[in-house]
Amino acid sequence: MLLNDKVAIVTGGSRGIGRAIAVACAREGADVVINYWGENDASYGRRSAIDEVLAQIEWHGRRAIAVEGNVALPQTGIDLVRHAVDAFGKVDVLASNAGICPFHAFLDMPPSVLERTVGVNLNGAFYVTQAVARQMKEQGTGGAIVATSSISALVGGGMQTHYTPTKAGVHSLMQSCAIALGPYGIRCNSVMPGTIATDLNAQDLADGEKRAYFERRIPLGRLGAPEDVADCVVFLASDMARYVTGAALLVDGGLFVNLQ
Ligand SMILES: NC(=O)C1=CN([C@@H]2O[C@H](COP(=O)(O)OP(=O)(O)OC[C@H]3O[C@@H](n4cnc5c(N)ncnc54)[C@H](OP(=O)(O)O)[C@@H]3O)[C@@H](O)[C@H]2O)C=CC1
Ligand SMILES: C[C@H](O)[C@@H]1OC(=O)[C@H](O)[C@@H]1O
Repeated sequence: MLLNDKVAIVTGGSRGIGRAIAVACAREGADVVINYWGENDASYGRRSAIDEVLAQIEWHGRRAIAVEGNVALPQTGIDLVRHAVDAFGKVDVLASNAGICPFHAFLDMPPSVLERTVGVNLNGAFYVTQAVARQMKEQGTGGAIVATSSISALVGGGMQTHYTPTKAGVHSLMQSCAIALGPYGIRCNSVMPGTIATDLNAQDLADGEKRAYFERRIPLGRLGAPEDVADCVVFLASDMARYVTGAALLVDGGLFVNLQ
């Protein structure tokens, strides 16, 4: 197993890519702290969704706790670390994954949409990474941080002018943290998913033509599944990637390179 007896924190672990990361970490032997943000609690039975993730982790024979909190707030990272240490004694792995993408046109973008997106995606990644890195430094046994950036760090989107810069920022954050934290044996990398079918883009991809267009553009012929990304996060978090830091791994079925 690739993460035997490690302790992993996964932000945005209730759904989509984060949920798959949490379960894959458990499958590979880690105890897991999942973070989520209960903003829309009533609308789709979040608590039962979280109970399901916890049950899946426990099915793999590992321990799990769920911690609610908005990653955009500096205190959330600190709380996550405290809960992880109280429950499992340490933190070895961070998957900084929580993110939002409220599609919106550029010219009439309200400042509140920009600020919320930057707050969750970029500031949130910074605060959680900082809190976890402080704990890892204190432990003195190194660690691995893997952030969910995006193919959108490299290419644009007309309805994502507030979002794509946050994903470029997350990639850049991991590069700089690789330098800042390398001396403590803490590796920092990012994954860059392409188009992965989750709640984040369900509405966008409900347009059959758009979905078919993406499927045609992807050389491997299908949209990504959360598990496609999760297995790459596990790899980067594991000792298999012990000499990899400051790197970004595209997980996009070949979408990025498919110019014509
Ligand atoms: N889907 C895709 O095609 C791609 C996604 N990504 C990135 O992957 C990451 C995960 O996206 P995906 O799984 O698709 O999205 P989902 O919408 O399926 O899941 C988002 C997760 O983030 C959590 N979250 C949202 N806001 C906050 C917050 N303020 N604080 C803490 N947690 C929060 C949600 O919690 P809750 O359930 O409580 O709302 C949920 O667990 C994002 O960073 C996204 O940018 C990158 C490239 C492609
Ligand atoms: C939400 C989008 O479909 C998705 O988010 C990303 O980061 C990808 O680049 C896709 O645009």
